[in-house]
Amino acid sequence: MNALTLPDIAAQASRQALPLDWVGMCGIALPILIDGQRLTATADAGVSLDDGTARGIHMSRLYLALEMLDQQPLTPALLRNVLQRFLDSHEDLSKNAYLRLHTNLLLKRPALVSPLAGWKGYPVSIEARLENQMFHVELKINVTYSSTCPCSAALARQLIQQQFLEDFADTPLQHEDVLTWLGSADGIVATPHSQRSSAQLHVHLRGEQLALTDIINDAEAALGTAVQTAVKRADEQAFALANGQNLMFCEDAARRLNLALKRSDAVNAFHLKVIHAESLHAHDAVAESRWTRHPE
Ligand SMILES: Nc1nc2c(ncn2[C@@H]2O[C@H](COP(=O)(O)OP(=O)(O)OP(=O)(O)O)[C@@H](O)[C@H]2O)c(=O)[nH]1
Repeated sequence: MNALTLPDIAAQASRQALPLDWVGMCGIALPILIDGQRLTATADAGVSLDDGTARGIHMSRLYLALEMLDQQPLTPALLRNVLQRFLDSHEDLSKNAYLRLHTNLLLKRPALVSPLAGWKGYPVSIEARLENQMFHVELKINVTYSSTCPCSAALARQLIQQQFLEDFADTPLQHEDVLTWLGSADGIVATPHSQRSSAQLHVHLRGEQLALTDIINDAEAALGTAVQTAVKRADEQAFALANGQNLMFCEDAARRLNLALKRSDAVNAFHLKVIHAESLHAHDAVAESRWTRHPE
C-alpha cells in the first residue's frame, strides 16, 4: 500500500468465518414516488453475507442503488431492479437482498356531506426481498376507523324503551309529544360507547401494481366508518348515521376486512389485526385473521 491507496477493510478476510443473515443500513432518508406524490421515506437496505470469510459488505453500493427510487414511480418491478442491483454489486458475497421502505401516504378525502376535503395520512411500510431468486413484496398499512359496540347499542336501546314506558305510561300517545321526547336527552337517556380503532393490514402482493390506494379504499369501504378529515355538523351527523349502521365488535371488523382483501386481485395473502381501543375497558379488544390464496 502506498500513501495514495485507501485501506479497504471490507475486502479483508474475516477473523471468524461466519455467514450473516442480514447486513446493511437502516433509516436512510430518501424521497419516493407513489401515485404521482413525492413522499418522504426512510429505507432499510440489506443483503445476506453468505461468504462467511469476507469481513464486510459494501454499504456504499447498496446506498447508491437506492438512487433509482427517487427517479421512477414505485412499482414491484422497480423494487425488484433495486434488489437485483444489490446482488449484482455483491457477486460472490450475497445471495439474498432486502429493502424496507417506511412512509406516510397522504390521501385527500372528501367530507361525508359538505363540499370540503382534507388530507389523511396512512403509515405504510413496503417490504421487498429477493431470496433464493424468488421475489416477494409485502405491504404493511395502518387504517384508522371508528367502531361502535353493538352490545352497548342494544343495551342503550333497551334503556330508551324503558324510559319511554315510564314517561308515556299513563299518557295517550301524541305524535308531537313523542317527537319532542325523541329529540331530548331526557328521552334518549343512554348512548353506546365507541372507540377509535385501527386495522393493521399485512398484505403479500401479486401482480405488477403496488395497489396501495386500492387496498386502503377497499378496507375503508368494508368498514364504513373511516376516520374523517374536514368535518362540519352535517358531516358529523352523517358519521353518526354511518356508525349506527355499522355497529362492530372487533370480530365483525376483522371479518369485513378479511372478505374485502380476499376479493382484491392485488392480494396473494394477508395477516390482518384489528385493535379496538376500548372506551368501556382500559384494555383493547383485538382480532386477527390470515388467508393465503390457493394456487390457480
Ligand atoms: N461493511 C461495513 N462498512 C461500514 C460499516 N460502518 C461504516 N462502513 C463504511 O461504509 C463505507 C462504504 O463501504 P464500501 O461500499 O465498501 O466503500 P468502498 O470500498 O469505497 O466502495 P467499493 O469500492 O465499491 O467497494 C466504508 O467507508 C465503510 O467503512 C460497517 O459496519 N460495515
